[in-house]
Amino acid sequence: MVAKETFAVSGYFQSVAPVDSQTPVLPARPEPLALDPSKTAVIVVDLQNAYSSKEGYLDKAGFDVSTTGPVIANTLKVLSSARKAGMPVVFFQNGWDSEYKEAGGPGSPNWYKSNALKTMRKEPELMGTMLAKGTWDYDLVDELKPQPGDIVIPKTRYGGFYNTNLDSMLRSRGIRNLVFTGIATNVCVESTLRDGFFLEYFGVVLADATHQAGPPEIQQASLFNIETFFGWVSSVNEFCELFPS
Ligand SMILES: NC(=O)N/C=C\C(=O)O
Repeated sequence: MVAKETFAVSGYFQSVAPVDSQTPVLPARPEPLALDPSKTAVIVVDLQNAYSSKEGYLDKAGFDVSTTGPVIANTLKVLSSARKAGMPVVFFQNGWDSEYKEAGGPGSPNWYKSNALKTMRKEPELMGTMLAKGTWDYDLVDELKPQPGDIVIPKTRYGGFYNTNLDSMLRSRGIRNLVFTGIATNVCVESTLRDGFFLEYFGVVLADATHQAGPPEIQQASLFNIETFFGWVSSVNEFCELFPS
């Protein structure tokens, strides 16, 4: 099906153009999005214990993680579809070295804004446990085991393009479309999708495979922002129906 309002990648350069009848079209808001699987990667954002597990950083910092379970289950469905369709899978892992040198000191805004660093300064006995490489908090959740060929990218700030090799990993594979799952919609997902927008990537969030940091209305606000200004919003079912596993 070729929708009149469908946006797609045409040729080498990213451009807005009608697609040929072979290109799969993902139902999405604010309009359907053509997703050529050979030009599409799935980005799994920070599905670490820190962000989705009880006793992880977000939980300890006072954010509600009681409804993050479906994000993991839905991401597994997406990964199964993506792998069958031959799409690269990228896992982000957010955090720093065990001495937090990579987090930045008082010369970095991150030192003031990171709720992990703030929580640990308030409760010094937690120092070394939150988002530090080598800890349970930093680990990806058990259910998500990267497979051979998957790309795992450590990052030290919210946006996945900043100070990482993400852009070259994607460009060298001809990737133009990014499908997002993970936590948190309004922080690392949105930051990465926005930076991708500036780099001419077409970003789509699968809403029910993401979760916000903050109250539920924050999820809606972030999705509104994405579909209105920076990209597209779809669902796990729509993606998995388009790319059956
Ligand atoms: N993964 C994220 O969206 N992280 C949000 C907050 C933080 O890392 O402090």
